[in-house]
Formats: sequence, C-alpha cells, structure tokens
Amino acid sequence: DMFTAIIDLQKLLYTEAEIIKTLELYLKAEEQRLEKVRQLRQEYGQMYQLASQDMESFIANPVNAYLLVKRLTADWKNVEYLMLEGEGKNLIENITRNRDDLKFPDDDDLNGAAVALLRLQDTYKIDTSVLAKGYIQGTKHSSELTAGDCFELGRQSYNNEDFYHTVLWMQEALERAEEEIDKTADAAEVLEYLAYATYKQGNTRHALKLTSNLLKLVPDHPRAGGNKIFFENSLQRSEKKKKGDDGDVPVEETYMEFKRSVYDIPEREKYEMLCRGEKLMNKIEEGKLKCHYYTNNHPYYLLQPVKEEEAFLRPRIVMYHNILSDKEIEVVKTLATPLLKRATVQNYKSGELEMANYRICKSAWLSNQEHEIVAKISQRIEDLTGLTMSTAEELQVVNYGIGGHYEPHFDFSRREETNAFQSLGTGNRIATWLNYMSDVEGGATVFPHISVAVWPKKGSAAFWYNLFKSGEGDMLTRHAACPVLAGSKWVSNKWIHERGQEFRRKCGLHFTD
Ligand SMILES: O=C(O)CCC(=O)C(=O)O
Ligand SMILES: [Fe+2]
Repeated sequence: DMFTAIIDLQKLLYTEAEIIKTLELYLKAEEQRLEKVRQLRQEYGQMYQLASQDMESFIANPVNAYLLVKRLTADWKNVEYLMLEGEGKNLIENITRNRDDLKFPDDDDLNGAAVALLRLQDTYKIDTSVLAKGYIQGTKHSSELTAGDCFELGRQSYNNEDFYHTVLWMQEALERAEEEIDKTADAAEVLEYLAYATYKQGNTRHALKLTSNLLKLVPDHPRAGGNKIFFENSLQRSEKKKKGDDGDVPVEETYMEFKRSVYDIPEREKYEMLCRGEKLMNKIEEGKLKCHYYTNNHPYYLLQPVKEEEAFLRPRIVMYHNILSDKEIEVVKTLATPLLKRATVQNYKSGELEMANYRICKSAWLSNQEHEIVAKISQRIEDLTGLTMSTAEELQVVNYGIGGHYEPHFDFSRREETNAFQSLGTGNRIATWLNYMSDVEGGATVFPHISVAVWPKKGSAAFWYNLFKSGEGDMLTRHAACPVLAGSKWVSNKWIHERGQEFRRKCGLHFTD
C-alpha cells in the first residue's frame, strides 16, 4: 500500500511521466496506422466506383477479376490486421508488466486515498464544494475536481457503505456535471446512487423525488421504475406504522448506525475540535504555563540551554525547541526511508501486532549502532530527561500518509492488556519523547482529555511521562495524531521504559504524582 506514507507517493510521479511517454508513442503509432487504413479505404473506394459503372464488363476483364479477388483476400487480411492489432497492447505490456521500476497504486490505495479525503473533510469541517474546488483552509493546493472525480469519491464511499459521504459527493457530482460542457459524469448514473444513498440515510421522500427526476431523464431506465415502486411502498409502510401506534415513531435505522457509543462521542468531538485548532483549555490553566531555558544541570546544556515550553502541568507535557538540526533530520529520514513498513498497532486482546485504519503511516526502527547521529539523538534525550536510554526502544521513525493520522490511544500498556512489553523485561513505557521532523498543515498531537494541542515544528520535540511515579498509568496522557491536511509529516520517537529509572525518577507512594 502506497497511501499510508507520503514518501511512497512521490514514486508515483515518476510512473506518471512514463505514462505520458507511452501515450505519446501510442498516439504516433495509431496515427500512422489510421493513415494506412485511410489509404486502403480510398483504394477500395476507387475500385468499387470503377466497377459499379458497369459491373458485368468490369468482372469480364480478368485483370479486374484478379484484383477483386486479391482485394478480398490478401488485402483484406492486411486490413483485418491493421484494424485489430494496434500498438496499444504492446505498449501497455511494456509499461505494466516489463517494468519493475514503475510503481502503480492498486484499488486499496484508491480507496485509502478517498477515505483520507473524506476524513479531512470531516475533521477539518471542509465544505464539499470548497474541497472540490481544491481549497484546503483557504489556500488553493490542487487542481479542481471534475464531476467524474466527485462521482468516484461518492462511489468509493458507497462501496464502504458510507452513505453520508455518498450523498455529499453525488450531489456535488450532479451540480458539477450540470456546469460541464464536456461531461465527465453521467447524470442518470449519479442520480441512481444519490437516490439510494438518500434512502439509506433515512430520507425516503427525497429518494423518491430523485428517482422521479431520473425517470424524467431516462424514461426507460432499467431499474428506476422498480426503485420508484420500492420507495413508494416503503413510504406507505412507514406512514401506516406512524398512524397505527402513534407516539411510537420508528427510529431511523441509519441514524443508529452513525451514532457511536456514548462514551466515545465527547472524546471524538474534542479530538476533532483540537485538531482544528479550537482553544479548549481554560484561561486559568493556560496562565500557569511557562516558557524558559532549561539545562537539566547538564554541563553541555549549561553552556547551551534549550528552550522548554510547557503545554500542560498535570500531566506535565513540555516542548523543547531546536532539538534536531535540519542535517540530523535529513540523515534520519534517509536511513529510515528504505526500511519503512506499514505501522502496526497491538491488538489489546490477543497482543498481536496488526494494521488498523486508525493508524495510517509507515514506520521504521533505527538502532544506535545504525549511525552516530541516531546514537547522538539518544544521548541528547538521556541528557535532557535524566532518564536512561539503555532500556528504551529503538528510535521509531514515522512518515504519515494521505490524511494520515493516529486516533486516540495510550502509549503505555494497561493491566488488562495482553502485554507485548512483558517479553522485553524492561517494564512499561514510562515516558514518550517525540521529535517533529517536518513542518506540516494539520497533524497536531492532541490530548483530548486535557484539551492540549501540540503543533509540529521541524526540529522541536514533545516529552511527557505516561506513568505516575507509582507505576500506575496516567489516563490523561491519552493522545492522538490529527490527520495531516497538507505536507509530509515526519516524526521520530523514543519510548522510554521503567527499568533503570529507579534512581533517576524516584518512586512515588502517591497515586497521582
Ligand atoms: O505523530 C504524532 O503526533 C503522535 C504519534 C503517536 O502518538 C505515537 O506514535 O504513538
Ligand atoms: Fe502515541
């Protein structure tokens, strides 16, 4: 899959250049071929004209008779060949089968890219027609979508049984198709999808209206007549039900589908609000946050203190600025790029690592031995946190994909979980150090339960303890990576473990320390 990391998508531009070359070759070959066909057509025509003046005497001439037979045997074979054997087949094979250096995305990538656009639309509340015009947060990033492109997004949503987005995008496709001179979508086809999705969304009356419009457009449409009857019956049934036991209005099925567990709603909503940059923290909490120079009393940083900015106090979440240089970031990205693999998450029941739609990125692990810069980064984290890196995990390098995100999660493992860290023998993830290695739009790291949003800045880092001093997990550290609106988001992180920190971070007796 290519959609899960922006770095992989860059290869697709090379594929596109090769496709352009292939199309040019194809057009040239086809033009030559058609020219030959045109010539033959003319020769056939000339002879026929001559013959039709006086058929009998024409055939009576043995040369003519011979030529006629020849035209319908040998020459005809030639015509057949010209008509059937375009260069197309060869050229297609050349570009798809014989080229290992070219990457083609597959249907899953198309679906992933479509779902990503829809996710961005929802999280950042982007209006469908604004997005279709290529605007993302006021700046024009891309070309416009055609009616056909909108139709394709609607169709992808439909295949995912996401009727909410099907309606939005089919409506947009319909509006755009109306304006287009060279139509890229068929209004009848759009209307059929739109009507069904509207019905699935619980609006049968409007679905019926859309189907009537479809029938006006294509009176002998193969399915619309049947659909109309189906919608009419369904309307009658619900009317009867309403009259039969009044007060008991039938609950809309699809509404239930969309509603998630009550527990989820506040977190989800807060997560999205924070992603959009809405300020949720109360002024008093915010007023307590400080920004100052920090040395950790380390000789090196006494000479060159780093800027420490508090993002929250309990749990304490801090940002350090200018931690990694551009050059170090380049090295880390270069080392990681060939090793990137679709990132996994741990199934909390089975303990197995698996891919999940709630984490769209690729990641790679770099050990200190890999390169002196990796070791240097480890050392820097040790010096600034005072925690030993000897039990930490390797440096995880992450590149997010289109609309890439990581939904709310804990970095530490909970008691009830089947715990993969147990085999490491280093205890739980006591703290997280997160380096931001690129500037992007969107893609904040947010903590929905404490209303904190940390915005990526190339070279900066975030740090927090996941566990209290007692070893108990701090539920308020639940956090998420917001979908990336634009750009290629790179981060790297160090997960620091409990073992070895006994004298570095003293055990607390109190739960909430
Ligand atoms: O990328 C981010 O902003 C956060 C990543 C994260 O939470 C994780 O990888 O555990
Ligand atoms: Fe995390």
